[in-house]
Amino acid sequence: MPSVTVTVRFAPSPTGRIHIGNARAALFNALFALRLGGRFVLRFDDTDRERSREDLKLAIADDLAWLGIRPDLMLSQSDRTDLYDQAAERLKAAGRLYACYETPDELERRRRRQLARGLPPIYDRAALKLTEAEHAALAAEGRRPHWRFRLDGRSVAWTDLVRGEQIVDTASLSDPVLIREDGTYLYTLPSVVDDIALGISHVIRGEDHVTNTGVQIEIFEALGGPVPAFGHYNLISTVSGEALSKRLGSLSIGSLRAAGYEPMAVASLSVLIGSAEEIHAYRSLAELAGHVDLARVSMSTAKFDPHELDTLNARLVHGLAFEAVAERLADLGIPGASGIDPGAFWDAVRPNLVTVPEAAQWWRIVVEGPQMVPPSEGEAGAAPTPADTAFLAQARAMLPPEPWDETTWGTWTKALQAATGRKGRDLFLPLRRALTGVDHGPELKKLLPLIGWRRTSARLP
Ligand SMILES: Nc1ncnc2c1ncn2[C@@H]1O[C@H](COP(=O)(O)OP(=O)(O)OP(=O)(O)O)[C@@H](O)[C@H]1O
Repeated sequence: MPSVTVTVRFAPSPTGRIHIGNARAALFNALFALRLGGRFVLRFDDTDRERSREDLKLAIADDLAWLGIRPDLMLSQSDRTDLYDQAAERLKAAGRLYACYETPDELERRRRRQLARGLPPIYDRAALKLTEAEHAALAAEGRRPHWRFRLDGRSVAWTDLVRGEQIVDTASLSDPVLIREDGTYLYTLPSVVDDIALGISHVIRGEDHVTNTGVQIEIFEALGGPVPAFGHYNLISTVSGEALSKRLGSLSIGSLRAAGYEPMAVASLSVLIGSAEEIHAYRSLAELAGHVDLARVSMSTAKFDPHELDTLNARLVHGLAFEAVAERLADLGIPGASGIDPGAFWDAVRPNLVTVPEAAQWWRIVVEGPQMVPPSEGEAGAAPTPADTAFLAQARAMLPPEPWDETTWGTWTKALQAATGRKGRDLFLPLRRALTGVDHGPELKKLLPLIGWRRTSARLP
């Protein structure tokens, strides 16, 4: 038996930056191709000329690259109109595409009449009954037709990769408009024509397309193309259940990038939520691909919780070696001309970070001292009590001489404990507040050698 070459596609409209839901679509396809050695096509669905933008195509490709997705082929539907014209002519010749002249107002009036009579509000195919002479008269009036696909009106069935057996009864649907009055194509026909031309073997997309698939299968068959396999996964909503929209910019990949999240935390969460898989931040798409199974995707909406992203991101960041972040730290000005070992700094602060850019806050604390804006909520800020001030002055007097290392903090605080009788919180908290300005943070035994004698001494009264 000849083996089917796996070819999948992600087909966004370039009308906004992609969001976490679009990333789910792109990733399900890319991971499917990765697992089966297939090809991934990025196809811009830009038949709506008014709203599509060239710069957004570049931004989408860039966001995908950030997620680790590099398409094998990239194309735009606006460059392929000839193919759609040819397909439309074939459908017209076969009597499957017919001209209609109703205005939106007329259609709305008919729809209301049908509803009032308790009938389903589907297009009544009045245009199919127009005679040649009536067509000619309408054309003579200067009316331009839109074109509808004549559905078979049958049960279209497929075995969905996610949802199992699916049936769409096309008798319950209006014949879809494929071509607008101005001659431009709606999404439906170009999508099928391209899927055939590009040899798309599997169409993996959101469940918002299930009904559409019933219609498109009829078009695949009318054009004599092979019908691909389909998988419709559940959509992502915000945690409060709101739908996402590219045009509104909600949860965009661009904003998550700018906030400093790791691509693999974003990628892992966007495909693992709303499925039976355990949620875990994998370190590469190849690794993630082994843990994504369309058959285990759930049927209910997947809620995207930013706290969950923080948890996954923090886990990844805590495991990042200095070499993996050196360039990003350099972009944050670390180590600059400070003379501080950036590797030792990274080692000290990474267990306390949710994102890599948060390292900059600790850097400022190490180099410049307590900041006006503390790095996390609910911090001290209050001036030390007179007793604490006296204790801190004594601490300054007892600072061990340099060189300092990770044992210095222990030596210093033990000596202070013996001299003052302070222990635990009373001993450590005034020191931490004086040196960093906050109550929590990286281990002081690691921070102290980075801060160094001169800066430490200057922060004590
Ligand atoms: N919330 C979502 N969750 C998962 N997948 C989604 C979500 N929204 C869209 N998709 C998928 O993203 C792919 C690209 O779709 P499309 O470009 O139409 O995105 P969109 O966000 O719905 O667009 P727009 O907001 O511009 O109307 C489709 O496969 C679609 O099913």
